Amino acid sequence: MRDRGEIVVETRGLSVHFGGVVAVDQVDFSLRERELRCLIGPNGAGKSTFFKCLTGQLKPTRGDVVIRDLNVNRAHSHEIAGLGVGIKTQVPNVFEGLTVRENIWLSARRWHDSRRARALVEETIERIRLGDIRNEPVNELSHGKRQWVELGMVVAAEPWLVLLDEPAAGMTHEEVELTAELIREINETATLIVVEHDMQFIRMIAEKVTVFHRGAILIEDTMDRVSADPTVREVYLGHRKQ
Ligand SMILES: Nc1ncnc2c1ncn2[C@@H]1O[C@H](COP(=O)(O)OP(=O)(O)OP(=O)(O)O)[C@@H](O)[C@H]1O
Repeated sequence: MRDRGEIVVETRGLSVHFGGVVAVDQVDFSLRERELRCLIGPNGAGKSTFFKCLTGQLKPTRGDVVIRDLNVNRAHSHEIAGLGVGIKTQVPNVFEGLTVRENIWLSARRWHDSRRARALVEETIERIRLGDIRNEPVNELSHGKRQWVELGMVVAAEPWLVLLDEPAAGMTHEEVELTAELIREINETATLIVVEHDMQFIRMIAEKVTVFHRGAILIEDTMDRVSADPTVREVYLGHRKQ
């Protein structure tokens, strides 16, 4: 693993309750600059709820979310994006009737003047390998390609921190491989948090993995150590039997 910088994302005693359900239970989490961290765990473990607190989609019941020394507990998603954070949620965020290029342009132009945005669109199309489909309307694309357009929209804003919720969901094996490659490339310039179910995909990208179970962090370690851990195996296998 490469040398790590300062802590850029931190949660302290973070809890989210939905009525009687404790979805996130007093989580202390920290992420250093230039890390690529995967959040995994069985269904209902609390990953998405935790992720939504980082992106401003949900407000914590208790505790704090700190991004680069700024408490963002009460911040909305657009305010968090304004800090230079690129967010891809599970809900699609593309403009269906517009082309790939137009979608990426809108994202780039949101944060940059038109000259810089034009350059960023070209860079992004090349970086995310969207050249062949640049003029196609997004609503005519396969599911996998649409996910890449969304990744392009995130990258076009030049974020220093990228938060991705299930970027490989519903993709073919080949698409998953390319997505892993893209994510590793994005990590050359940005810090990442990736929530994902697909273990094969996680193996392709993961350095350090945080495993959630029942709203809390069960273990945090390299993918090799995590997959060999008997408790983690039990949690996953036990879950699959249900
Ligand atoms: N809006 C909500 N209202 C009530 N309960 C919720 C809500 N969102 C999540 N939960 C509950 O909180 C717990 C954690 O859910 P969460 O979606 O965060 O888990 P997850 O690890 O992301 O699961 P998955 O992998 O299935 O997406 C679950 O028990 C879930 O049913």
